[in-house]
Parts: sequence; structure tokens; C-alpha cells
Amino acid sequence: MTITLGANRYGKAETRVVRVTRDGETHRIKDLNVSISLSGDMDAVHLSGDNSAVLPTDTQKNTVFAFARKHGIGEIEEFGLLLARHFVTSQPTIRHARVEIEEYAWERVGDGGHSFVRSGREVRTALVHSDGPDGPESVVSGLKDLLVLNSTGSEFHGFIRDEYTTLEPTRDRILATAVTARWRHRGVDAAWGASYERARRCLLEAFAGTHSLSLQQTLYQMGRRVLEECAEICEVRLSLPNKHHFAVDLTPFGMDNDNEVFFAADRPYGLIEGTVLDDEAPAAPEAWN
Ligand SMILES: O=c1[nH]c(=O)c2[nH]c(=O)[nH]c2[nH]1
Repeated sequence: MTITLGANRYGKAETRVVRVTRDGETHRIKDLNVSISLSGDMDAVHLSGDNSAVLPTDTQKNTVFAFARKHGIGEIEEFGLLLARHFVTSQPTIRHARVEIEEYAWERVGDGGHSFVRSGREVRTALVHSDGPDGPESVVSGLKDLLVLNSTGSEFHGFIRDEYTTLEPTRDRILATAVTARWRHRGVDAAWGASYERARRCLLEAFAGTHSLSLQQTLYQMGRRVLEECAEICEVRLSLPNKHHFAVDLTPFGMDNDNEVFFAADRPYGLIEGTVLDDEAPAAPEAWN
């Protein structure tokens, strides 16, 4: 048997950085979770413990804070590209950088300009890969924990029935999910903020506007809407847990229940996942890794 070192990467995961921008009395905040993964000439460190090619993960964490101070934090895609390009261009042993960022939204409270409440909005995400500004690069934007619910307009029937099937077909049910969506940009220089808001709006409008015969059908419509309205995006990946709501049987209490009282089960849940893409988009499997 011959044993070899396979694919590897390393970096500082989950650096929580909060950047306050002070504009007189009025402050703005950016609250991020940044995870860095670097790869390159890392055979020696694995095979013999020679660390000469290794940029410490501690340094990577410090770079996040230093860049937040020096450059400020704009759109997370931009901040991710800045960091990724820095690592591959400043260190010859680092050939590839992957930067994953989550952004938590805060809303203003009061009129003091410096009070905030953590928003109930979804988490915005970005995943950047870079071999340097001249090498292959990719940007995948996205969101998670976007909770949506249709209280009608959802059916599920016509499915397979075997000896273990007990599910009753339904013509009217609650459809609820927590959307995780990621979308791949064609290039690396979009108007990130506007693009994000457009893609988010498309997801919400398609969810609300689709009379659903299955969550799979809704998923496809959501991805499709993003591709139709966002020319800068070429591929959408969605992960949709089916948050089941079961109408409660109230007949023991002499009451009917015309889809008004539900038990919101938290598990198990159906997990519906899929990709919707422009079939002429260049393949970029690395972009999702
Ligand atoms: O929209 C749905 N898709 C399914 O595949 C499925 N399976 C199930 O039990 N309920 C549902 N709902």
C-alpha cells in the first residue's frame, strides 16, 4: 500500500468581527462571522512538520481585524475578495483562498444613533474562492434562516402509496420553510448589495406567488425566478426543510377544525434540496466547496 497526502486546507474559522463606523453621533455597525481556508504548498507541514510554508491561523484572524480597521467593511462579497486576494498575493506558498462570511443584521433603536436591536432578518452569506485576481475566482452569495409560510395555496396529493404509506392527500395545507439559498455569480464584480436585495425579493415573491403542488415545485420556481430576474446570477442552490404543520384533531372536544389550529412539528422534517441553473453557465464545482 502507498499512502499519500490528499486534498487539504487550513485556516481560522469563525472570526467574529464587529466594525463600528462613527459618523459623528450616528454609528453604523457590521457584524460578521468570517471563516478562512487556505491551501497551497502544504506537503512539508503535513509530512514532516516543517512549518515554513504556513501562515498561522492566528495571523489570518488578525488580518480580518486589521482589514476591518483599514478598509472598513462594505458588502461581504467585497470584503471576502479583499481578504482572499491578500492571502494568495502576499504569500507565495498560499495558492488558493476560500473565505466564507455570514452577516448578522442589526436595526436601529431610538434616535440616539448608537442603539441597535438584532434584526429578525435572515443571515446573509458569501463564499469567495480566489487563486488571486488573475487566477480563477468565484463568488457565491446567499442567505439562510429566511423563514416563510403560506397559510393556504399549498396541496400535496398524487404521490406513491405503498404498504407503509399513511399520509392523507391534501388540497389545502400550510407550507412553511426556512430557506437556505446560495447563488453563483457569473463574474466577480457585481453590485453586490443591489443584487442581494433583488435575489431575496425574487425568492420571496416566487414562494408567495406559487400555488404549490409540492415543495419541490416551489423550489424550482424560486430558483427560476432568481435566474430570470438577475442576469448576473447563473446558478441557484436551495435547501428547504418542509416545516410540517399538522391540523389538530379537535373532535374529542366536540370541535371542528377547518385548517385553523395546527401542531407545528419540529422534527422529523422533509428536506427538499435542488439546483436550478442556466445550462450554458460555465461549470464551477469548486465555487461551492
Ligand atoms: O411538498 C412535499 N414534498 C414531498 O416530497 C413530501 N413528502 C411528504 O410526506 N410531504 C411532502 N410534501
